[in-house]
Amino acid sequence: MSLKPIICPSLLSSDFAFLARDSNYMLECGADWLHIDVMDNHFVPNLTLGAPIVKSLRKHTKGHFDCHLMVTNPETMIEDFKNAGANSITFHIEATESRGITQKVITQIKEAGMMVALCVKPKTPIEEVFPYVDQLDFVLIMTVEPGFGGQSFMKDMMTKVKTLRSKYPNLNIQVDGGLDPSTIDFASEAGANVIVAGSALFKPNQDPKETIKLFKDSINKHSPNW
Ligand SMILES: O=C(CO)[C@@H](O)[C@H](O)COP(=O)(O)O
Repeated sequence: MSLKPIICPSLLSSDFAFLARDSNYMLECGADWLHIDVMDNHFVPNLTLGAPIVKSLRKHTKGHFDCHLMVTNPETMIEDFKNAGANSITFHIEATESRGITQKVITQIKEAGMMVALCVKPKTPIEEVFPYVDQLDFVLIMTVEPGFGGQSFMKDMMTKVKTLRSKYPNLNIQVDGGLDPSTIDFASEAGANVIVAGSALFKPNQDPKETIKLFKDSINKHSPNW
């Protein structure tokens, strides 16, 4: 099975006063999903947005809402995000494994009818997700410490991507943080096909259409070798 590229602009880098405009523009430029970074100022040192804003945005765009919950208690938010129009929910294994509720949260998201993914921070071994992968729609490997856009790509995370890709040839693998035209080849060569990018797509004086095409071309070039 060949995996298709899925490009997800991170709305964290958009102008929050014009979320709907920026979201629809990215979809017009060829983006596949809209990546929504939910931060609670506890799990990560930043505060962004929650389900009420996602619900408002849903009235103005038909895009796939890929919601990345960087929060301490994801289990308390699933229902609200479902009702807000989320299509996929990604949560952090670091937030649930120590409390023994990773499986419960996966089941909760699936029963709510959304796609589900687990995310690992840079210091978390990828092996921690192995027991759950068969139930997941994708796995997100952070390529920066979660919390802020505009950080440098951590190339050493590609070992995790390669490990996951060799064990799961048909899995959608998402990477997030520092992806741009100078780093995309490292990610796609290692086996990532789902790309989150903020700064690279929202940077002024750049054509996001061209960058999205460049990302897709890179994945299509490397995926036959995975
Ligand atoms: O989740 C995060 C940061 O925690 C990311 O989604 C960033 O928003 C990506 O931004 P760039 O690194 O592409 O600027």
